[in-house]
Amino acid sequence: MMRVTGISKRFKSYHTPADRLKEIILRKKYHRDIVALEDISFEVGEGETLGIVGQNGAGKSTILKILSGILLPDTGSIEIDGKITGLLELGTGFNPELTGIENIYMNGTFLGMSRTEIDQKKADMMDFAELGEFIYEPIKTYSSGMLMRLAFSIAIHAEPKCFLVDEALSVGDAYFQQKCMRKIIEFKNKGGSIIFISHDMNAVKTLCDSAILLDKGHILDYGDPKSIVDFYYGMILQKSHMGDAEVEVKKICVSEKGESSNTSTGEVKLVSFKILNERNENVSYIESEQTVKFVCEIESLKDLSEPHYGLSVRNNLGVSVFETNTYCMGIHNPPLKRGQTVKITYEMKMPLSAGNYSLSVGVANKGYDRGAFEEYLLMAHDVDILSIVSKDDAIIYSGVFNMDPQVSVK
Ligand SMILES: Nc1ncnc2c1ncn2[C@@H]1O[C@H](COP(=O)(O)OP(=O)(O)OP(=O)(O)O)[C@@H](O)[C@H]1O
Repeated sequence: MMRVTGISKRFKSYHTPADRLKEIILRKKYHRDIVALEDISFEVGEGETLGIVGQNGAGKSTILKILSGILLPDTGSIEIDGKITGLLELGTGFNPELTGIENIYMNGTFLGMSRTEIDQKKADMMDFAELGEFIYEPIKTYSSGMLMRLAFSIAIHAEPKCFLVDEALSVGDAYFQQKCMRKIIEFKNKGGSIIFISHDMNAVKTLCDSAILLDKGHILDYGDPKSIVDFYYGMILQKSHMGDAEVEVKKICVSEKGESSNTSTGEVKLVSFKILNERNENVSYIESEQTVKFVCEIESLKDLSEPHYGLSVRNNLGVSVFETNTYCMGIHNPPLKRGQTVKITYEMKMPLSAGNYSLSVGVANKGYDRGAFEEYLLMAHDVDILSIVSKDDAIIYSGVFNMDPQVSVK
C-alpha cells in the first residue's frame, strides 16, 4: 500500500536568468510563484492501479517526479514499504557515454539495487530489452525507443512495490508497448501498485481501479475511473466551447436503465433515446450481427447553423468500439431553429461479441476547427445499454467483433 498525504509543490518562475541574480542581490521579489501541486493526497493498494488525468500543466509530471525522488515536495509525505520505479524523462539516471550494460549497473544502483542483485538480473534485463548488439554500444547511439526499452527493463526488474507509467511508454514501438503492457499487468497481478498517467482515456478506464482528475495542481475529483473520465470530457467540452454559454455537468435519465452523465452547454436538450429492432420494436438486447436502430431526439434551444450529431458504442471496459458523427460521414444537416426538435436515426449492423455495450450521443455546431468541433453543445455518456447475445450459427471466435473471415486452405 502506498499513501501520499498533503503533497504541495511550488516553482519560482523568473522572466530571465538575471532576475534570479537580482532577487538575491536586491532582496526583492523578481519571480512569479507557480502552484504545481496543492495538498494532494491519495492511496494505492496492493495490486491496484490509480490513473491520473488532467490537461497540460495540471501537475501530473510533478507528482511523478516527486514520487520517484527526482523532486522534493515543499510539504507532505509519501509512505511506501518498498521501492517506486518507473519510466520518467527518458535518460534520468543514465550516462550517454556508457554502454547499455554499464548503464544497467549505474541505473540499477540509482534504483536501489545491489551489485549482486544486478549481476543476477542482468541477463533478464538484457533479454527483455531485446537490444541485440546495441547493448554493448554507448547509449548516446540509441534511438529514443531503444532508450525506453532499456529504461523500462531496468525499472520493472528492480522489484518495485509501485511502478510509475506515463506517456514515455508511447515512445516504444507497438510491439514493445504490448510487451510492456503484458509485463505491467503481470506486475499488478502479483500485487504491485501502479500509477498510470495518460491522455488516453480508454486506457485509463480499462486499466485503472480508481482515478484522480487534476486541474491546476488541485484534485478536482477522485474515484471511479469511468466517472472521472466523463468529468474530464466535460471539462474539455467546456474549454473547447467557443460560445459564451456556461457548461454544466449533470446526471440525466433518458432510458429506464439508469443515469447518464450529461455534459451540456444547455443550448440543446436530449429528449429521448431509443433502441429499435428491424420491426421498430423497442429492444434492450439483440443477437450479434442483427441490424439495430438507435433513435435519438434532440431539441435545440438556440438557432444552430450547421448542427452535427454523433454516436459512440463502448464495451463494458469503456473501450470505444465504434464512434462517428455526421460531419465525419460527410452529411450536411439542415440548420435547426430555436425550439425545433430533430430525430436522428442510426441504423447499423452490430457484429460484436456477446456483452453489454453502452451508447453515448453528442451534438456539435459547425465543422472541425483545429481537430475539434468549433462548438460542442452536448455529450451524453451512456444514455442506454444494449446487450448483445451470440448468434447461434456464428463461427466461434474471440475478440471484439466478428470479422467474418473467408478462409481458403490449399
Ligand atoms: N521546473 C519548473 N519550473 C517552473 N515551473 C514548472 C517546472 N516544472 C513544472 N512547472 C509548472 O508546474 C505546473 C505543472 O506542470 P507539470 O509538468 O507537472 O504538468 P503536467 O500535468 O505533467 O502537464 P503535461 O500534460 O503537459 O505533461 C505547470 O504550470 C508548469 O509550468
